[in-house]
Amino acid sequence: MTDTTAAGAHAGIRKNTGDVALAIEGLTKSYPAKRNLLGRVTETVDAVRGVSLEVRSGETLALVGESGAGKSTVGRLALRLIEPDTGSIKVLGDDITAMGRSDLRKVRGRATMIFQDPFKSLNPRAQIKYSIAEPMLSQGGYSSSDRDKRVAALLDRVGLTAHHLERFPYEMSGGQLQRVAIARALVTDPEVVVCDEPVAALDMSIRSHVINLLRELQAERNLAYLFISHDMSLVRVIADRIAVMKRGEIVECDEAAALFSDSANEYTRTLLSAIPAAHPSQRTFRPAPTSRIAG
Ligand SMILES: Nc1ncnc2c1ncn2[C@@H]1O[C@H](COP(=O)(O)OP(=O)(O)OP(=O)(O)O)[C@@H](O)[C@H]1O
Repeated sequence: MTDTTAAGAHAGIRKNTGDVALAIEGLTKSYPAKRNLLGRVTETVDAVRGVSLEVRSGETLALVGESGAGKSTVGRLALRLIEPDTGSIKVLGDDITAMGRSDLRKVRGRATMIFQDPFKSLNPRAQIKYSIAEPMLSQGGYSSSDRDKRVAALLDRVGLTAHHLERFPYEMSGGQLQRVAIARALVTDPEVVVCDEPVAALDMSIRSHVINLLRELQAERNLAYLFISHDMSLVRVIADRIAVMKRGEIVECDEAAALFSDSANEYTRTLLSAIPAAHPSQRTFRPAPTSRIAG
């Protein structure tokens, strides 16, 4: 399927969406909310309630909703970073719901995650070259020269240079670090990437460059993105389809263009009405012409 959305047309990126890369069905997850003096759970919060979604190769499915709706929990469940109470998860056709640890580790090379805050997601004590290479070490099967080549190639692709290899996170800006996190997420050639608010922690001025980078990489590698965001103006630019979450459930899932033009769902319309007006608000997301600014 070729992308015909305004978002796809904007940067001249044409997409070929293909097979289902990520499929989750009937996922539920509750967390302990209160414990008694003996440490027993006396109250739980139903963070995710019967969520089913599919993301195809090459497409971006945005998962939106207000704070606390359960978006991040779904993202983590999708890669089994946390365990579901019920439901099933398939990555590239493989059912990973009950998969053992060593098989799951292999899956983690094919399905990865980019977190909101690179200052928290990257090891503060590791040089950048180790942070990027680490997923290859944990996967195994890469020679030392192969690892070096891949780190160098990805560093260049995300707009950084060999000068950054020996730096530590505290020596870099948030935008540069998120580029490092992207390089790290892609170094094992995954096909599925869960992006959890990947630009929300960055300065407004560099968000669009990082978003463009993500879009270019998706087109080059036919990546399936589950893109978690609460920013509807950003979602308008990046999403092919949108799933709307409210209190743990999906209340609507549709093509982005259809959802923006005439959603009948009251909650979706409330989210859309929160998009700042076009006029000169710094808060409205605008795509940048290129990703090649190492912000
Ligand atoms: N580790 C946890 N322990 C207990 N409750 C949690 C935990 N993680 C999330 N929750 C609760 O689960 C619900 C869903 O949280 P989640 O972070 O998935 O929502 P979200 O839509 O991603 O919100 P935000 O946009 O604010 O990150 C919330 O009520 C939250 O307080």
